[in-house]
Amino acid sequence: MILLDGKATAAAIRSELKDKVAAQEARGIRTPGLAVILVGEDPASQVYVRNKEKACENVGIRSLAYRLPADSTQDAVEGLIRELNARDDVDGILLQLPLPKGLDSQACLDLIAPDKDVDGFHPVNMGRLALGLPGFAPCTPAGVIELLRRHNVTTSGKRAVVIGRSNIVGKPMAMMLWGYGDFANATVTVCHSRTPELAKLCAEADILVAAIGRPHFVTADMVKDGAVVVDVGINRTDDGLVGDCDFAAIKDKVSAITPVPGGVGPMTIAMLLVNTVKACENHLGLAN
Ligand SMILES: NC(=O)C1=CN([C@@H]2O[C@H](COP(=O)(O)OP(=O)(O)OC[C@H]3O[C@@H](n4cnc5c(N)ncnc54)[C@H](OP(=O)(O)O)[C@@H]3O)[C@@H](O)[C@H]2O)C=CC1
Ligand SMILES: Nc1nc(=O)c2c([nH]1)NC[C@@H]1CN(c3ccc(C(=O)N[C@@H](CCC(=O)O)C(=O)O)cc3)C=[N+]21
Ligand SMILES: [Mg+2]
Repeated sequence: MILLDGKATAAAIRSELKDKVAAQEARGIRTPGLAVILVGEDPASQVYVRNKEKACENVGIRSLAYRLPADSTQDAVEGLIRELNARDDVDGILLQLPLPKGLDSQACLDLIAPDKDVDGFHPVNMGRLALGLPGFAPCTPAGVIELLRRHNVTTSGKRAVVIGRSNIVGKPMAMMLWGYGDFANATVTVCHSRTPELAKLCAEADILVAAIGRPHFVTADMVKDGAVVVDVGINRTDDGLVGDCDFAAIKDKVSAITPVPGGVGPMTIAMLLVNTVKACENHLGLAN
């Protein structure tokens, strides 16, 4: 069994980016800048935003954090996004989700300039992904693809099953697995809460991606012998942080599996940094 080590892979990506940013800086090219907007005091979101700031610092990306009160108005959040859109020193804008109740996330995401949308959530970037055009791809599914690629897991011609159809994980994950280009080319089934015989479909998967948000959802009977299992889930339980898969029960059946923590999570942040460096190169007219 191969452990798909997202922590180590993310560290390798950060190290590559650090060298790239340092080399650009040595040539007098300005460093990339990422603005992160956090509205409210959700504890999990605060941890993520702090981790993103640390990761930026580690790579040499300037990070600007904007912490707004939970009772911020829609106009206040939109005003900040407009301001950041107009700034030349801001290459990427990340609006930490979910927003507090009463705020319209989609309206805010729609306002982020697509060339600064390093999360890949803007309709233009989602549309470009769907059409197989270059753009920013959402960080979590992009991180999954990169993790598979760097472990030489082949997807071409394989049966992939994605559990979950959210706009930030399941839906773009499916698009990337069926793919265009030199990777992907899997045959993809997407399951959700109204899928009949979900367990049976999963048991036919060569590659199984779990993005549900329920601990121990994926049990041994749902996993084919020798399958590759990617666990996107992040669930805080009394036993600590766990994924969506019953890791202990399936680890001996699989050919490869991601741990939680230390799997997809760190890759998500690494891809955010990749996208931010790419946004900066685009803004400066450098080839990438
Ligand atoms: N590691 C990382 O970097 C990241 C991890 N996450 C984690 O991934 C998980 C999924 O996140 P996200 O996609 O945002 O979650 P959502 O809650 O937006 O989506 C969950 C999906 O799972 C489906 N689902 C829920 N219950 C069932 C069920 N009983 N049977 C079948 N399908 C079900 C839902 O179906 P339906 O559409 O029918 O409601 C929905 O499509 C969470 O644990 C989240 O914390 C998220 C982002 C990044
Ligand atoms: N605009 C926006 N973009 C996002 O990408 C986004 C978001 N909003 N809202 C929340 C989700 C969730 N998400 C995670 C990122 C990293 C880890 C991560 O690094 N997890 C560590 C553990 C960290 C811990 O201990 O909490 C790991 O799995 O090893 C987890 C989850 C990004 N999201
Ligand atoms: Mg993401």
